[in-house]
Amino acid sequence: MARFEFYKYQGTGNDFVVVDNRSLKLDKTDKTIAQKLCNRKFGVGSDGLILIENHDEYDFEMIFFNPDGSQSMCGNGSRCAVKFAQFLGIIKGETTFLSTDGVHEATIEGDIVRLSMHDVAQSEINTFPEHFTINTGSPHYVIFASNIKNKDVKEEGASIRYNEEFAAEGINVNFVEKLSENKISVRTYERGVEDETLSCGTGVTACAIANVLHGGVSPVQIETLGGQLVVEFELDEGSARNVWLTGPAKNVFKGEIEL
Ligand SMILES: N[C@@H](CCC[C@H](N)C(=O)O)C(=O)O
Repeated sequence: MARFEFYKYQGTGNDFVVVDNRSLKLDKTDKTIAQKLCNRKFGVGSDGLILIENHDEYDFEMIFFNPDGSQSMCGNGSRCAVKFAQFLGIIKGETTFLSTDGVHEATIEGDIVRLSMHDVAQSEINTFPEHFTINTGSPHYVIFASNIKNKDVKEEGASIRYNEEFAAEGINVNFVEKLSENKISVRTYERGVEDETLSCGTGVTACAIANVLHGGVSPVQIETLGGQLVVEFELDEGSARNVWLTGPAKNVFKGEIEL
């Protein structure tokens, strides 16, 4: 057993255990570490684990795990990783770093982190009569609904995530309510957490794209249970380009745990 230091960060209530792993003390091939640390009863408790490591070409590498040990791109986690890298003195006000789906850029102003997301090609945006599926680094199911505050997101989200079509790979499920042409409210069920989270960065990015395809305009302001995010992009022949996700990322506490 070894003791090590961790930090807790949150980005609009999507919370993460973040570890400076530049010494490679934690073994990133061991999925049970994320399972233990993210557990809200037996560990620290979070929606994911983030390791920060050195990289030869970029400012740093961010390695993200869901609480079940699976890996995918995390928008809010990437914003928190940027804020943590600034705290560690690795970067100042801007950065180019490596995340799960490739290279990203970000700028920081106070607690606000503006993160570049990858272009979303037309082939990654599928429109169905009742819903969209959009891959923004992680796969998202987007469905417009009314009165989402009264929705049982865990139950309805799980029934979509575990249906025959998605059960094997999983999908994140986003319920979207249109408030105006550039304002939406979103609640998300996340795969890998297998529950509703207070916010999902790749999820709101997918919802903002769906909103513009639904007659809305960019930039899109998004209300989540954990706070406000903004997504801006241009639609170019069916693809979303120059995509940016902006919102707060904050340190919550620092601790030590034995593993
Ligand atoms: N909370 C994240 C998404 C994390 C990954 C997701 N659970 C998946 O496995 O697809 C975000 O902010 O994007």
